[in-house]
Amino acid sequence: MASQTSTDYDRTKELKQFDDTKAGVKGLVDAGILNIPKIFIRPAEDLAADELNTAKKNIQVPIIDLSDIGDENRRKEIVNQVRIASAEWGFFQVINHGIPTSVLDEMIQGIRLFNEQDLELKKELYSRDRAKKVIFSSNFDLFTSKTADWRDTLTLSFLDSDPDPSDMPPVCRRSTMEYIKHMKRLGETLFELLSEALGLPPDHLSSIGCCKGSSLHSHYYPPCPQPELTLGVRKHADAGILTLLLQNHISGLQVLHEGQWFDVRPTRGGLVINIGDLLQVLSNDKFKSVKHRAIANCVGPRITVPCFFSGHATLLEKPFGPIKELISESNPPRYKEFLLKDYVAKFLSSSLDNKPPIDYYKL
Ligand SMILES: O=C(O)CCC(=O)C(=O)O
Ligand SMILES: [Fe+2]
Repeated sequence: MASQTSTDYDRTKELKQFDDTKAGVKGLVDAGILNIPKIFIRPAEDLAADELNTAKKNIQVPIIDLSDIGDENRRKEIVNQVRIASAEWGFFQVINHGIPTSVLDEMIQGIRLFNEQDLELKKELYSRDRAKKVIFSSNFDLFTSKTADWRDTLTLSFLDSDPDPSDMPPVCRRSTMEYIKHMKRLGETLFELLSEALGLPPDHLSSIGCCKGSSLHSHYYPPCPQPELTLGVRKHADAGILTLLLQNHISGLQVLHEGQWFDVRPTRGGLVINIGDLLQVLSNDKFKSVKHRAIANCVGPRITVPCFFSGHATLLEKPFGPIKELISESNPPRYKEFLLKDYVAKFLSSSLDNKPPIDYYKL
């Protein structure tokens, strides 16, 4: 099945050749390419649209200081900031969240070492088999997307069971184990704050399984010789419940806010938090899941580590929809109920370019 976008170019063949190298985007850079392969080049109309929509540099997504969260008045203030940021931006950064900066730095360093180790060791993990707990790959939707993204990813999908350290690549084993411990703890705190921000008891979101189903995706964005022609990751909204993202010192993440792209510049020791599509559904659109992307850079590597919370496995078989306590005559449901397993199947069979799965359930 050839899917040619022009007569002189067999895209499927080029994608396969790239995938067969098992060396990812970094492999291209290491080979010294000066022109990026066509599979990464965005359509001319997308490039032209971007010219008209450059990110404003003077406004930032809200930065929320979590210090003294145990103090009653401070907590009210923090919950209010979380409510406003989740409703208006769908994104915020947290600082003083209790995770030592050394843990964040070591996580980034571990991912750098993983990507920069001997290629033969990385190749052993290169796979598109989603049933595996640990996989290294470039572009999870490589064969279904219109344009490939300029990044490679190490995915760990076993965070709910206590991960077996021996499953993890040795170069980032210790740092990742430590980081996961902290993600679970911070996830619980954030779900408490988000529950309170929705006017619910603090344990509401955790009690329905939101704090589970986590996975860690460590992205490595190599320096790109023609960054203006491609993206680190295309425009998308996160399909899960909540994302906690660590980024190194190199900017790239942009958020679409009021029709404009805004940079989410890294804050030393900070983490970026964003509402996913499923939390938008649970909140009946009170919280927004917002489109974002990462631009490519000529400097690098840019390294980021999103931890996605996607819900407990038991949720898969149960009806999923807006939280009943938030629904009233004046606030009717904006989504019909659906089975999370159908939603997940839709997500896995599509690409970031397609209609997002929540759009099928909008009323
Ligand atoms: O790396 C980034 O800055 C964004 C990553 C992202 O949006 C994602 O993996 O969903
Ligand atoms: Fe994302």
